[in-house]
Amino acid sequence: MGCADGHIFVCHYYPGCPQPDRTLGHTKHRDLDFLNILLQNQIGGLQVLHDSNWVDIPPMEGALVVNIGELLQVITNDKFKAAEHRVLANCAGPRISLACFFTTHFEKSNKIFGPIKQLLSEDEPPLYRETSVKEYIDSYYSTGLLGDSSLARLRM
Ligand SMILES: O=C(O)CCC(=O)C(=O)O
Ligand SMILES: [Fe+2]
Repeated sequence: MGCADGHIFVCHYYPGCPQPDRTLGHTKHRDLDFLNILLQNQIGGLQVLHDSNWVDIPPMEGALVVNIGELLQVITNDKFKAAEHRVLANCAGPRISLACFFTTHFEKSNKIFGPIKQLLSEDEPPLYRETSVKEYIDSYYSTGLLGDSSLARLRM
C-alpha cells in the first residue's frame, strides 16, 4: 500500500535532568506516521495514556516498542488506535531512544490514503475522509505537538 515507503530513523538523546519534576523529556503526542518501532536504553520514562492513566513502558532488554501512528488509525478506520504517549525527564540519564517511523514523511507524498475499503460496510461506514500524507503532515504541524489532533479534522 506504500505505508512503509520513506521510513525515517530519529535518535533522541535526553540528558540527565537535575529537576525532573519540573519538566518533561518529550511532551504528550500521537505519532504522525503509520507505525513506529522504538528501541530505548535502560533508563525508562516512556509512558502511554490508557483509560486516562499514564502507564509506564519499562525498558526490557532486547525488546522493541511498536507504536501505532495516526495514519494507521485512519486507514484501519479506528480498528487500531494511535496511543498518546510522552517521556518523563529523569535525573539518572542520559536516556537514549532510536525510533523508526514508517511514513512517507520526507517525500510528503501526494498519494491518497483513507479507510481500507475491505474494512467498511453499511454497519461500519468510513470514519475519516481521504487525505494525502502531505495534507496530513501540514495539518499536523499547523497546530504543533500540543495542538488538537489532526485526526479530528479528518473525522466525518
Ligand atoms: O524517546 C521515546 O521513547 C519516544 C520518542 C517519541 O515518542 C517520538 O519520537 O515520537
Ligand atoms: Fe512519539
